[in-house]
Order: sequence, then structure tokens, then C-alpha cells
Amino acid sequence: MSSLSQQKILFIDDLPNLCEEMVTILRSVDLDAEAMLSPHAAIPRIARGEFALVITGLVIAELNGFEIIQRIRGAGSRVPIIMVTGYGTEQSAIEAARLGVADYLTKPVAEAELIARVKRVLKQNLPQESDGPRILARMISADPSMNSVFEKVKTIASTESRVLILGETGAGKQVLAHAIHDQSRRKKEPFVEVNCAAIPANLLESELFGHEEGAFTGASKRRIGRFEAAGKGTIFLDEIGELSFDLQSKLLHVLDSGKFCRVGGNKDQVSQARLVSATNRDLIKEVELGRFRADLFYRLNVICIELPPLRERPGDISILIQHFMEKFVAPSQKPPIIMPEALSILTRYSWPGNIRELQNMAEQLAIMKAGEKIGVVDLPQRIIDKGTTETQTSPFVAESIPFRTARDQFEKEYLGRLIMQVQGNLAEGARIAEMDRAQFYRLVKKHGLTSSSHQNANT
Ligand SMILES: Nc1ncnc2c1ncn2[C@@H]1O[C@H](COP(=O)(O)OP(=O)(O)OP(=O)(O)O)[C@@H](O)[C@H]1O
Repeated sequence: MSSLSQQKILFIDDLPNLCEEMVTILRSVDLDAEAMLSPHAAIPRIARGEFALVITGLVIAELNGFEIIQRIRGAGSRVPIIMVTGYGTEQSAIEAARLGVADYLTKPVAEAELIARVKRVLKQNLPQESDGPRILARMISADPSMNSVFEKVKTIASTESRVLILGETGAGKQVLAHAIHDQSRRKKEPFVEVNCAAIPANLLESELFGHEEGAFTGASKRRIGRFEAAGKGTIFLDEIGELSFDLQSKLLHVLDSGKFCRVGGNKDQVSQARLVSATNRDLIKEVELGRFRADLFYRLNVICIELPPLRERPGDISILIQHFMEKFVAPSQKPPIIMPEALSILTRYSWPGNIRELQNMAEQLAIMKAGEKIGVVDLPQRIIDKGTTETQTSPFVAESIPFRTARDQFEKEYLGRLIMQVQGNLAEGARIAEMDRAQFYRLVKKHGLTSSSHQNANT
């Protein structure tokens, strides 16, 4: 039996025929599925951690799909949920995304598509082994929270789907976009990046689509744009949230028709590039505020990858510092050595500028302190000040964070310590926590704290 077939799936809908059909489809590929007609009866079983995945309809008489999700979350379960609906509207898709569904499908859904999406979600939920740093193109990580990002990149590598990357400034969105390109069939074709925030709005259209001679004052000759330059490769639109409304419409047209026109031209050009976009904005909120087109958002967001900020990846701090110090140290010299007390401050600091900030610090140390031991006094003063007062792992200090985030942080810290105490014996951990084993395992998986990865991370 594959590990996927050991994960139990629950389908909730009040139409018996639909339930039977769904269960038959999933069982036909060796997945362990059952259906329940009553959400009220299903929720306690979900809360007990009996299922690895819940698939729910939207229109159900007893409780609608959104209420079901809210009740499941309210009962403390973080089980991934897929919503399948024949009544999908843009508003319901936004609501589903806001409630954090793992996937949202509108009927009719082809059987193969349904199975692929179900398997994708199940795979993301499997415990990931960690054997030290993982490297994908230029992206390096050792923190378990990045496992799902690496897995997702590999899963989508062979597809042509558009990808939307969400993450804070400096968290590595560009590096991730490059990794997606490098893993894809397009890797020998160009990777073309456009920072939508860095180019003045009035020049961006010509930058993206090119222009014909005389199209505007100063357009002395024809120039091809980035879409054309990308050819059959990948075009990476960074800071897509900054695109003007006018350009959003033009981009939407390109995505719908696969064609664009140079500024001042009248001949359609065919766009063959795969689009990867990124933003540090909350695009759902931008859509709600009417600043970003909902239809464009859904076309960009076929596959969404959320890149965690560095403060949520403490396992990456030390290896990234080492990586950058080795990269920047002069060839004839050795990189500095970070002493444990300095590393402890660096791990507690919250890195608002994420990896870019860490890289700058490591470069300075590599140049100024080559071959030396780095103690606390050698660190930049702002890092010493904040790193000694900030305890980003403790939810009790950061009262201004949402309750859900605080609870997640607490869970991760509590489980991490407990697993260390019981030396990776999860059954013993569940006993001490007075929790149902399945629920305990699920929480451990959710936080990427498989016993092997945890031991690795702490040795
Ligand atoms: N996982 C990683 N491994 C190695 N280097 C990384 C990693 N992530 C980011 N970097 C490096 O950190 C720097 C910032 O990364 P990047 O430019 O990809 O961030 P970004 O999220 O796109 O930033 P912005 O929002 O400002 O565009 C780059 O120099 C990049 O090479």
C-alpha cells in the first residue's frame, strides 16, 4: 500500500448519488475514501483527527460548505479541505480562499483532474524526511516548513500551470521563481523577470509588450517587449500587485487570448511564455478593496505557493549565513566562525528584511571578519538590541499577533519540546499530551516536526 492510500478521505454532501460516485472514483485509484451525508455527524470525527483530507460541497441543506469549514476550524482541526461546487461564483471562490481551503474545484470536474488534485493535497500533507539542507537551483533550505514549498515546485515542474508566489520582501520569491523555471521543461529557454514596481507605470506597457517605431515620443525604433523576449520560456512578473488597473486589463487579455500587441502596433503577437508572478501584498484583500481585478487574480492564482518569512524558518538561519559567508569571503581567506551565543541572537532576531537582510549581514562579516570568531559584540547593534528582546517563538510576548498565529506558534513550540523530551517517540508524546494519537500525529505533521526531521534539526 502506498502511503497516500493510508490517508483517509472524507467526502461530505447531502446527495447520496454524488457521495457514492465520489467514493467510487477515489477508491478506483486505491484511495481510502468514505462519505457522510450529515456535516453535523462528520465534524466530531474530523475534530478527532480521523481524516487526512475533507472534501465538501458548497450547497448542503444542513450547513453550507463555508459553515462546515468554519465549524471544522472552530473545533481545532487544521485538516486540509477541498471544496467542490457546481454553484461557484467569484465571491464564493474568494470566500473559500479566505477560509484557507487547500483547493477549490468547480463542476464539472474530470475524474483524472479530481484525482490529481486530491493526490496533490494528500502529498503535501505527508511527513517529509529532512536529511539536512535541501537545494533546488539557487534555493537552499533546511527548515521543515519549507518542505512543502520544495515538494510543490517538484510537483508542478512538469506542468504548464501559472504560479502565484506570495511572500514578504526579501523572502526569496525571485529565487523560487527561478527554481520553478529550472525544474520545468522550459529550462533551456529564457527566464525573463519584470519588476512591476520598479518601472514607471507609463513605460510598463511598452516594457512588457514592446512598441513600434513612432508609437510615442521617443520611440525612435521598434523594440520588443519582455513577453516576446521570454519566447517559450518563463516570464516572471514580480510585484504584480502594483500593476495599474489599465495594465491589469491588458494582462488579462493576454492570459485569455494568448496574444498581445506591441504599443502602436496592430498585429497580434502570440505569447508562449509561462507566467509566474509574485507579490508581497494580500491580493485577496486588494480584490475586495477593488484595487485588483478578481478575474485576473484567479487566472494568475492557478497554483499558489506561500513562501514563509525567515522568522518562521529558524532552521534556515545558520545554514544561510554559512552559505553566504562562504560565497562572499575572498578566495584566499576562510569564512568567519559564528559562536553559539551570537547564533542564538541571530536566531531570535525577526529579520524584517528576510534573506536579503541576512545576506547583507553575512557579506559584511565575510569581508570584515574573515577567519575570525564572531561573538555577540561583532553583530550589528540593531540585531543585538532586537535579538535579545525579541522572542519570535513565544506567542506570549507578541500579543499583537492574531490568535490563530499565536496558537500555531504555541503548538509548534510545545510539540517541538515534547518530541525532544520523548526522543522522537510520538506515541509517548501523544500519551503525555493526553491527545488522541491520530490527532497528535496530524499536528506533528502540520508543523513539519516528523520525529526524524526534528532530531536532525536538533543535532
Ligand atoms: N533559499 C535561498 N537560498 C539562497 N539564497 C536565497 C534564498 N532565498 C533568497 N535568497 C537570496 O536572498 C536575496 C533576496 O531574495 P529574492 O530577491 O528572491 O527575494 P524576493 O522575495 O524576490 O524579494 P522582493 O520582494 O524584494 O522582490 C537574493 O539575493 C537571493 O539570491
